[in-house]
Amino acid sequence: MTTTTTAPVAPEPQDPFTGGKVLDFRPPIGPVTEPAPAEPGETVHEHEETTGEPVDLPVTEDRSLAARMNAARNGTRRPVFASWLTSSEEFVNTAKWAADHAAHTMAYHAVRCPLYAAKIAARSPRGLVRAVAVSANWAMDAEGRALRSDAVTKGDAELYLKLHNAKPRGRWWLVLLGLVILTAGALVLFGYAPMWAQFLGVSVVLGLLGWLGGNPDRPVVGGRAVVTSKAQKLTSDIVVRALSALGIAEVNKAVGKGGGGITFPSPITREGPGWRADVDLPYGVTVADILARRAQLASGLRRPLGCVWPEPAHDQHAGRLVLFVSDVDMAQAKPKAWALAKGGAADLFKAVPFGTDQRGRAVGIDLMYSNLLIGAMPGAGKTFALRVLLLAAALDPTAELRLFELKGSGDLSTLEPVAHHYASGPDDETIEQTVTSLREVYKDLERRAKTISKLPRAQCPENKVTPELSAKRSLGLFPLVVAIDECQELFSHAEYGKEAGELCTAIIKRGRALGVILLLATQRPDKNSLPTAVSANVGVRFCLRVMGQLENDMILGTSMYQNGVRASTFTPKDKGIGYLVGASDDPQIARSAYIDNPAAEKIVVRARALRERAGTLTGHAIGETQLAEDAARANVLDDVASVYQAGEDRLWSEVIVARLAEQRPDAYQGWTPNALAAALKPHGIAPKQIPLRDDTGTERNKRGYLLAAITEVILTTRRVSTESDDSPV
Ligand SMILES: Nc1ncnc2c1ncn2[C@@H]1O[C@H](COP(=O)(O)OP(=O)(O)OP(=O)(O)O)[C@@H](O)[C@H]1O
Repeated sequence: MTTTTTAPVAPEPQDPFTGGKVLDFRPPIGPVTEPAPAEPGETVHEHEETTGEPVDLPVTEDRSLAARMNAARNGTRRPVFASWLTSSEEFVNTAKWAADHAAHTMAYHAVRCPLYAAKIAARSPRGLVRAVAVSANWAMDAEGRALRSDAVTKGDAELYLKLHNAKPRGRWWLVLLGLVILTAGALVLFGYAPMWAQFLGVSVVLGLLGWLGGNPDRPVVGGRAVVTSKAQKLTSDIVVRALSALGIAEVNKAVGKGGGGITFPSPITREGPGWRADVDLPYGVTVADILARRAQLASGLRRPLGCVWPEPAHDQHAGRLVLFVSDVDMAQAKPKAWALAKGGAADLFKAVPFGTDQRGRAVGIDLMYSNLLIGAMPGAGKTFALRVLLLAAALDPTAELRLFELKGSGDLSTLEPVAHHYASGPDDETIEQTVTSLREVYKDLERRAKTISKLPRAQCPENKVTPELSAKRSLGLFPLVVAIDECQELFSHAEYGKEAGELCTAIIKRGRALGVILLLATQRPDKNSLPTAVSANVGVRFCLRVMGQLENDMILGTSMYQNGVRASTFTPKDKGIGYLVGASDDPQIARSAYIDNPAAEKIVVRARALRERAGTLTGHAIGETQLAEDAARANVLDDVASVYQAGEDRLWSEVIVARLAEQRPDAYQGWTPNALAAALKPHGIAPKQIPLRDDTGTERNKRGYLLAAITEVILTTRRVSTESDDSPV
């Protein structure tokens, strides 16, 4: 029989700096396997005889200088100064907090001063009685009385005499002197001293007597100005307990009898507003397994779900878990102020501030060369998150904003003063305006691509917009931000949905390098409301609370749910909190900055001022409400009529748009039959099924227009305008 021996548990080490215990760090934590009792008659061998070479050579620690230097070279250097001392932002925040804390504490106690004074005054009679009693006992040497009576009881005359002679004398005289001085002082105070001195004197005496009459169990200052809730310290035992409760067979094996235990590659430390534990999971267990059981882990740790944030370690093996347990639930933690809330401008070529992560660290998003999809259940915080990014874009005066909010609640209306295009509403007209703007953007992609292709290689080495090119307004390569809130209304629209999907897909695919940024927010991420081509090509995704796997993966990408990135674990109170994917190498937890309407209005005032100074206020912001394409639409009837050749009285839509694009590519490049239908609709012309022969001579039925229908409207319009010109003013 073989016995397993375990290393004795080392005494807890002491931290030389804090003098306290070094945080729990005793790898590996596993079972202590007791030697199995020997059966009667059985021999216990300390070491089994083995033959051949051992597979694992004994590990002896190399303590040579070279080895230690090598280990130090590969180690991680801890910062010399605390981060709040090296970061001016953190220093200012900490200083502000300290000043605010002191001011609050003073104000709290200042308001309660009369109550404290009344309590002290009420205790002063008891204090007076105690003062008299203490003085009398002292004068009579009360402590010696017990010894003297003891000597009398024992009949020890010698001891009694000794004690009697040692009795202090003249104490009554001192008490009397004190009384005389006090009386004289009182007479002087009330006879000659000014009012304030009398008040001060009485306060001091009452204060002293109140203090003497106090009860240590009932202090005068009853409550604290700031109530702190101290979270339980995270220890390796707690982590192991929680991991063992997850029902993962490999973990149970590791922590069970004979298992290898769970190891902690570095000590559990305080990090920001919580505890951080780095854990090496047992072989075969991945961080994704833990992420998928976040709720159970929180239960095992006995912490609220919003405090427990497991995540993979960067650049490490798949079993290295970084567990962050915050003191306060992320949803209840006081939100940090947005970096651009009070001042400053943004540059869309750099990451713009978005919010904070679970450790309170700033989270930024690079919008340039990317696109963003935000998705969640209604009321989870999509619009707020979108608005934060739009406010940042507004603070970059070079960026043009086209904003469409298809719910009609006016959630983005605060941004109207800086928007080039703006429309809000749940109606067909708003959808049409959105599509019209998207068509313009689509056409602009062509122009941008041509501009870039004509530039010398030295100016544009990567064939994409650079900050320098964007700054040259004449090139028209400035950042163009298109935001569509509640985009499910657009993509599921019976008439424009398909075209909108195609336009957005093209903008996402080609616009990235050309300085066009598309931001979409949706509360219905299914394949009818969000084209798969759009969801598959978006670069950055922010998913707040969703119901299940389908919605989660539609927004965050395929297999995210399976990998443990589950926005369905958020609760209704987790407003503004979501998984952010694509903004950094790994999925992040982020809470968008909280900017309400009044705060947003102030920021927009600043943004507008920046744009006025830069001369970049255009479109809706300066009262030009009609889209450029609306103007082009006035001529569309003439243009369509002109593509019918001699002898043709009907044409399919696809032929009309192809000929229009050929005749006037500047106005009609990229038009689809749907776009044509949308342009003709305001004139009361709808497409019809037109039977015609195709190139092969086969007769087919397709959507198109009769020339007579077009010319009739042209003639009617002309007649009406001539009549109105002739009418007397
Ligand atoms: N970062 C945040 N921090 C705290 N509260 C937030 C945050 N973001 C949003 N909220 C709260 O959540 C509420 C809903 O936000 P929002 O209107 O953005 O939701 P939504 O998902 O767009 O809803 P809907 O789909 O109905 O438009 C807001 O009124 C706000 O109080």
